[in-house]
Amino acid sequence: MKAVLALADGRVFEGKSFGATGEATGEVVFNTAMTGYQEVLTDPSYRGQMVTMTYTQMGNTGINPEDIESKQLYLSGFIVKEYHDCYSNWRATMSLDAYLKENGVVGIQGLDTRALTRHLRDKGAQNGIISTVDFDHESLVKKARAVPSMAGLDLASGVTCDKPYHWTEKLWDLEAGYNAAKQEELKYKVVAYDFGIKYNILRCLVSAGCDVTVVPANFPAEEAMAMNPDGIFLSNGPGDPEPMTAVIENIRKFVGKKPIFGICLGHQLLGLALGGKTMKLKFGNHGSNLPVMDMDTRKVEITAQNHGFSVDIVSLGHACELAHENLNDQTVEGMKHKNLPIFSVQHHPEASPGPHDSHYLFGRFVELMEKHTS
Ligand SMILES: NC(=O)CC[C@H](N)C(=O)O
Repeated sequence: MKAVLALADGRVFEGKSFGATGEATGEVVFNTAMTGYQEVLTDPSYRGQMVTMTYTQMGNTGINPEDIESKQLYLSGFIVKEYHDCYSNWRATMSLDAYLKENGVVGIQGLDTRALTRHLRDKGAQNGIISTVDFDHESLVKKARAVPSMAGLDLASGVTCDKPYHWTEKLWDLEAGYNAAKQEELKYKVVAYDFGIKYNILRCLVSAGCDVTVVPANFPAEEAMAMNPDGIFLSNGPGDPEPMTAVIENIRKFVGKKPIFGICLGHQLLGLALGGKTMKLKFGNHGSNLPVMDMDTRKVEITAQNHGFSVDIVSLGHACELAHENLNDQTVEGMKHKNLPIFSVQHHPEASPGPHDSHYLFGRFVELMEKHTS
């Protein structure tokens, strides 16, 4: 069956339908990861976006019950060059096509994703529509133009958990799979704010020795402090951090009181809570192969990233210094407070999908808590 992708600036791509049929809209971004489509599909940070993969073949390893990063799919559309229905993997239980259908995610395949990526790179990420019911280019472009811009949208409130819960699962072990940590392994009490948290962040925290309680985005700082945590963690999540004013105000209450570690949206919210500014990038960084320098050690790590917004470090000059830098576009990849036990990164040390070069950051958080626990 035919499917069409139309962008708000008038560019149209024709392809074939896979996954769910119908119409889907969102901001179209490209992801440069070669593997890990299942983690991409279930990353809550993609809410409101349609993702095109620059790697050419998708579906080859099917879908398994273990590589999910949240309880559902959040992105609104999936755009691939070549979909392969014949999957092969020892853990696979279903095809990518069936998975998208089951979860109502509209897909399109068989289009020139290289041309699409170059277009987004040159003109910037923008809204689009995939349709399997309307093939009229003009009408589709009009619909794409009517989609609200990502800038100014608070999307995290729609993906956070309803109530606090305890997380005990550790990182995947090749022989044993996923296992719960024993209570005696968990030395540091961490309250983790869920703005759309990925499971592997929670596993990394637990494997680093953290006793993790996940709380909703609007969980009052006073109640979190009453739990007497050793540290506060701020998660990744979708949308623009700027409109999340109540959350930013709440985060400010931990500053100077507890060690804080933030990832991605959590890093951006922390930047705003410390008095800085954030901005929208032209097309952002989405992939598993992005070089970053740790400014302390001058070591370069290859990182997983997924963001369209960025912290403006100049706006934070008085409080924070640049701790990590993206070597492709020189964006702020991490910051640390000059006097307080507070640091954050724009990239994803939990990977999933991606290399594990940055796992050491969870150890840094634990070291900070060790130093500052009274
Ligand atoms: N992965 C994330 O946390 C993304 C943060 C934010 N939504 C952005 O696009 O920049």
